[in-house]
Formats: sequence, C-alpha cells, structure tokens
Amino acid sequence: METVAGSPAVIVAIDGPSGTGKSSTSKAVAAQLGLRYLDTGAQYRAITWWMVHHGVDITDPAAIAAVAGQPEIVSGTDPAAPTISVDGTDVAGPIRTQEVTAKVSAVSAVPEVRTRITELQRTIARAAEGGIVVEGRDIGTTVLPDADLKIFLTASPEARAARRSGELNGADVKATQEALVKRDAADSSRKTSPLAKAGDAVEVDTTDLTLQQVIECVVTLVEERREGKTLVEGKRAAR
Ligand SMILES: Nc1ncnc2c1ncn2[C@@H]1O[C@H](COP(=O)(O)OP(=O)(O)OP(=O)(O)O)[C@@H](O)[C@H]1O
Ligand SMILES: Nc1ccn([C@H]2C[C@H](O)[C@@H](COP(=O)(O)O)O2)c(=O)n1
Repeated sequence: METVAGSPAVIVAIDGPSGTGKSSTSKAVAAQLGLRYLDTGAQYRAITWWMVHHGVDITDPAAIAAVAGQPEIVSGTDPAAPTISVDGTDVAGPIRTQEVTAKVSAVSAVPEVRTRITELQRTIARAAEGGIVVEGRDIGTTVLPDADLKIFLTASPEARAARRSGELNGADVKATQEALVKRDAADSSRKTSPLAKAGDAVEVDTTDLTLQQVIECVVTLVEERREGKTLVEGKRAAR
C-alpha cells in the first residue's frame, strides 16, 4: 500500500507520559508527512466524559464495565483538525476539564473499557491506507505491536509541569507537577495494558529539546523507516 506521494504507508506509534509532547509532535509529524493522526487519550477522555455525564459511579469498576459498550465514540483523524464526538456530540472542549482529567485514569484502567477502545483504535489504524501516527500510552506494546516505528517520549517532571502550567495560564507549577506524577503513577501501575515503553521503541528525551527539534527528530526516524520499507518492497518486486 502506498501514500498519495508514492511513499510506502507507515504506522507510527508514539507513547509516553503526560506532557512529554506526544500530541504536538504527532500532529505536526503526521501533517508534514501526509499521514492520518489519532489521539487515543482523547478517546479515553471521551468515554470518561460520557460516564460522568450519565452519572456512573467512577469509583465502581463493575458499574463502568457494565456500560462500557454503550457510548459511540468517533475520532476524526485529519492532523490539521482532529475531532472527537460521543453519541453525535462534539466533546473536544468538555473532555479537557479538570474533572475529566482527574477521573480518566480510573475509567481507563477498567479492562472492558480498554478492550472496547483498543478495538476502535485498531479499526481506525487499519482504515488509514496512507499510514497513521497513533499516540497514547500502550500503542507500541498492545494496540499496534507491529507498528513500523515506535517512539517513546520522555521529559523530566519539572519540564512537563512547566509546559502544562504555561498552557493553563500560569497555574501553580508545583500543583501541576504533583497532578502529572500522580496520573503517570496510576497509568503505569494498572494491571491491564499499562503505560510502558515497548522493547523495540526508540526513546527520545525531550527535556532539553524544543518542540521543533523533537518534530525534526521524529520526521527523520519515519523517513528512514520508509526508506527501509521502499528497499524491502523494491527487492520483493524484483524477485
Ligand atoms: N519539546 C518541547 N518543548 C517545549 N514545550 C513543549 C515541547 N513539547 C511539547 N511542548 C508543549 O507542552 C505542552 C504539552 O504537550 P502535549 O500536549 O503535546 O503533550 P502530551 O504528551 O500529548 O500530553 P498528554 O499526554 O497529557 O496529552 C503543550 O503546550 C506543548 O506545546
Ligand atoms: N493509549 C492510552 C491513551 C490514554 N490513556 C489514558 C491515560 C491518560 O491519563 C488518559 C488521558 O490521556 P491524555 O489525553 O493525557 O494523553 O487516558 C490510556 O490509558 N491509554
């Protein structure tokens, strides 16, 4: 399968803790290389929003599991304008509230939620004929273990908190850092498909890099992988 520009389709998995730059990097890389883009965190936020909206007790995993199949989540994968809706309602704004952020780790730890959302992610990735950048916490390990390229972004908690505080108009950096570290701990310690680096992922520490430098680094890695695929496919065609 080939992209419009004639390059082989690539599946790129980008994982890492919160605030390491996954969304900004993935969107920019996808836009630059003509790939689709999927924000899997937005999907977990969307199902969390639905649970809150329907009065489901977030502290009760059985209650969450019982209704996990009900919401219809739709993700738009244009990197220039990604969208997310639940049951036809645009939830791009509501999923970014403090309430959803505080509850998303508990909801996303429920195995029935993960099974549902993982199936959706695989369907979207399969449909992206020209290739896709998928970002999250378990993409390289669980969702797309055969991805052509796996990247694991890291950054110090201080750098991540400073970035997030800037976004939240000067919010208390210490409180932001505590909230980030708490969410990472919950996401890394859950039993089902925790936040983890795949054994074959390339780790990029973004602490002292600008966003532009990270984007350039990932674009280069994707292009190298594509060149490798072109060579392999060329050899196959010559046989
Ligand atoms: N290398 C960088 N240097 C400075 N700021 C950055 C860098 N990478 C990302 N940022 C900024 O940090 C903030 C968080 O980035 P982003 O949302 O891409 O992180 P994320 O890993 O997707 O976080 P989350 O998992 O919580 O969604 C954004 O404001 C972004 O512009
Ligand atoms: N593949 C994924 C993506 C996200 N989550 C959960 C854990 C995160 O805390 C939450 C929100 O993600 P964010 O918007 O901050 O990227 O969603 C997950 O479990 N698996």
